[in-house]
Amino acid sequence: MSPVQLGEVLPEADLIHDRATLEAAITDMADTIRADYDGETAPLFITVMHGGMPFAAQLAFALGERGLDLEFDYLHATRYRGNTSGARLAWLHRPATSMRGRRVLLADDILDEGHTLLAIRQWCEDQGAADIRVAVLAVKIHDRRVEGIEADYVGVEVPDRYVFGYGMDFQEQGRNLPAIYALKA
Ligand SMILES: O=P(O)(O)OC[C@H]1O[C@H](OP(=O)(O)OP(=O)(O)O)[C@H](O)[C@@H]1O
Ligand code: HPA
Repeated sequence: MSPVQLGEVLPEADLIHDRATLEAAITDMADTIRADYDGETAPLFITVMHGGMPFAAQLAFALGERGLDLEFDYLHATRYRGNTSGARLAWLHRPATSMRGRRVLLADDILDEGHTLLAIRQWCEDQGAADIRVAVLAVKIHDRRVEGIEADYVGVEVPDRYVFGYGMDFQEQGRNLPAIYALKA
């Protein structure tokens, strides 16, 4: 079966946050993060691929502008949503940089049910990170979040609908749309 094309769903989708709103949220977040981080060693800034890439890039520039240097690395963990209970995460890439004793700042696009960031956070802990903080562009509002994960820094809230754009995909399409949309309810 051929995949549904972005062009078919975008005209019917609702704009949730436009580009100006998201950019403002990211600069506000950078102000907060800058105030929280001092010390001489640059935090290890981990982009969670693929969805976190646009947000992470913008946040990194905003932090650089504010005088906070970052050491970059990335990871790719992607979640399979099956029929069985629980969530399975496939690790496609783990960071090469040692986390032992480091301050780690994770940057991802969305905190939804939280399985992904919970597993990533636990892995960073297992690697010996001294401090782990989570920055997400968006948090989805519902009561299905798993226990043990929350974001330290949140850009915007999104409704309990499937959202895409600004890194988030609709069937691997639309990640480079500079706004967040929700699929027609
Ligand atoms: O809070 P959760 O319910 O676990 O969902 C959030 C995660 O799901 C998405 O990643 P995905 O597995 O789709 O990988 P991708 O970023 O490569 O699209 C998104 O980028 C988050 O990492
Ligand atoms: O609403 C969503 N959109 C895109 N990717 C996601 N990963 C978890 N939830 C979502």
